[in-house]
Amino acid sequence: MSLINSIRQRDRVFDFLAPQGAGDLDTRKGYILYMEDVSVSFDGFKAINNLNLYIREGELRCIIGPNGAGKTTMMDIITGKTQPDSGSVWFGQSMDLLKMKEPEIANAGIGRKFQKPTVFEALTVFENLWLALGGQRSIPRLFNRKLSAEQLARMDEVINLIGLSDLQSSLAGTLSHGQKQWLEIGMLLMQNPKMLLVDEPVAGMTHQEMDKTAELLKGLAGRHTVVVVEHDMEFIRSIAQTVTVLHQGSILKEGSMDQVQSDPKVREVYLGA
Ligand SMILES: Nc1ncnc2c1ncn2[C@@H]1O[C@H](COP(=O)(O)OP(=O)(O)OP(=O)(O)O)[C@@H](O)[C@H]1O
Repeated sequence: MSLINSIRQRDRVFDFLAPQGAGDLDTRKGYILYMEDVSVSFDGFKAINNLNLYIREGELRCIIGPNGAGKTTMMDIITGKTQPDSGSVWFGQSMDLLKMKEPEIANAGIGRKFQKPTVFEALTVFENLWLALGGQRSIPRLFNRKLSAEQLARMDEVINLIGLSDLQSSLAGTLSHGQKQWLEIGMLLMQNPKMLLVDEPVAGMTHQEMDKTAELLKGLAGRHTVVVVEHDMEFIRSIAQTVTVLHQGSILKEGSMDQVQSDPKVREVYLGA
């Protein structure tokens, strides 16, 4: 029996373990994401093939794998962009992500950072974060509203976290590539997501920016669950707790960086040794 099913059945037997109401995230068993027996084909090609992936709440998980291994497709399934042909995907024990649409999944607390930064270049760092608070569709109306003390405190916390407090009045268009990436992570954090999916965060960054990004992501883990897809092995080594290697749509190996790097199959298909 699958992990999510055995947990859910046990919850039905012992009603003191009953899942919370549908809107709440139930991570009492320690897991925030369950993907079980998930498959999806595109024109007969199995991009994801019986994938089983479990992510613990608060962990920093790195996903690596060769081009075409299914990493992006896996994130598309979690965020509701792609519907799998079979399998199940649960956020906590009570939210069936396959029954939810993309915006509902985002609202439930899954934030996704795409590879390219998409900050608003003509707005300041502060305004970008303000915009990310949401609620108002039109920019003039948004900026006419006063921020509550709580919102201001949150802005302050996030600006410090992403290391841009000295640049909060600068236009986002003047930031370096790395700073734009941090700002976008900050914009996601304004929504206080429970889980962050981060796609190739250090592509195009300088070494110094990579080090700062490593510190930022390590600092987010614990309070948030962070899933990072990345090709840069030096960067992965600097942040990795558990590494999952995807290959041909399923897990080839999962473990510590040392376990993964010394695995002959991983070396053959990914590390080129
Ligand atoms: N919408 C789609 N239609 C057809 N084929 C697709 C679609 N999305 C993905 N694929 C195919 O599925 C396979 C997995 O792609 P995916 O982008 O998930 O891999 P990846 O591990 O993210 O690769 P990369 O490291 O290059 O980003 C690839 O062969 C890709 O061409």
